[in-house]
Amino acid sequence: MTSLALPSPAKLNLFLHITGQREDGYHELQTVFQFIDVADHMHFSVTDSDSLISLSPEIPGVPFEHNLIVKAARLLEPYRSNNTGIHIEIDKCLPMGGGIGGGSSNAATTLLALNQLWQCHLPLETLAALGKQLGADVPIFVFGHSAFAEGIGEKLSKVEPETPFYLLLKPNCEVPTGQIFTDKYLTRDTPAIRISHALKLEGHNDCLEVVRRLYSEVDEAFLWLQQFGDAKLTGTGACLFLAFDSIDEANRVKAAVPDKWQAWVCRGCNTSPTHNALNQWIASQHTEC
Ligand SMILES: C[C@@](CO)(OP(=O)(O)O)[C@H](O)COP(=O)(O)OP(=O)(O)OC[C@H]1O[C@@H](n2ccc(N)nc2=O)[C@H](O)[C@@H]1O
Ligand SMILES: Nc1ncnc2c1ncn2[C@@H]1O[C@H](COP(=O)(O)OP(=O)(O)O)[C@@H](O)[C@H]1O
Repeated sequence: MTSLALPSPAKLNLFLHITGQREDGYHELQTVFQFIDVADHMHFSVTDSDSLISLSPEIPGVPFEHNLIVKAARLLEPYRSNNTGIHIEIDKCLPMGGGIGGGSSNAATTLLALNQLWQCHLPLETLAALGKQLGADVPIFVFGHSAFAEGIGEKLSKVEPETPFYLLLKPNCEVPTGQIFTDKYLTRDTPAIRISHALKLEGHNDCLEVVRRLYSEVDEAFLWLQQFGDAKLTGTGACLFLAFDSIDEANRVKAAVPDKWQAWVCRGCNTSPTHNALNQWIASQHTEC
């Protein structure tokens, strides 16, 4: 039976400006998304079993039907052109509630994989529109390239930011996105910028001060990381990151990270590792034919 293994990477928000709020409560934002080479690993195998979708292992604290992987698979089910089921295995490495988009990435990876394995033949635009129903961050992972994002994060324009090494730091807490967006002290009126300025200006993250005030762990980790340079928050947190020109420098700071926090040294990627692996798999299928 056919199978496909794909990485499901994390993203960073290099800056995050909140420029307004829509009537439905969602916030209008401007951000630059870049992928990093820290990832969950997913394996998809086509089955002829009765149970259409199975997942192993289940993610602790995330019921099967609430799992974004299962929700993504259910969204594609009506487009199947064969009568096969799918067994999905996941090696979950990305922390949840970290602002690095692990759940959204898993959903997008599932859409991209099943589009092939179930021969749905949907274009990326349709997969992104389906994914948006699951979360504002899913379209960027379907798009697969670093992007300047507007709207609620779904209007994407390709950009090529530098690809430094990063030290990614996870304070010992999870930050629910909804809590930050409903905080009365959140700044929602940062003036909109043009895309031509997106990579030139030193952007900021409007969520940072709210998250620092609500989560003392994030505040402490931010102050610690700031000793070494321009520490930033990704998304609504909890993760923080700092860019370095050399991997040795990043590793030196990682060695000093207090044991209570998780840390990774990683590299910024302008093409998603999922898309690189998927394109290789598609090429190998053509060679076999
Ligand atoms: C703001 C970002 C930046 O990357 O934060 P992170 O989640 O990555 O930290 C994301 O766009 C988040 O995307 P995602 O995590 O998929 O959010 P969703 O599930 O769609 O929304 C969670 C909740 O956040 C609020 N929300 C989300 C996105 C947005 N542009 N405005 C909002 O007000 C809504 O209240 C929504 O109920
Ligand atoms: N496959 C999944 N992986 C991670 N989280 C998931 C998944 N499916 C559903 N969730 C839920 O989505 C929430 C947000 O997860 P995640 O996307 O990793 O964080 P963030 O949006 O902060 O980057 C989790 O707390 C969890 O309840």
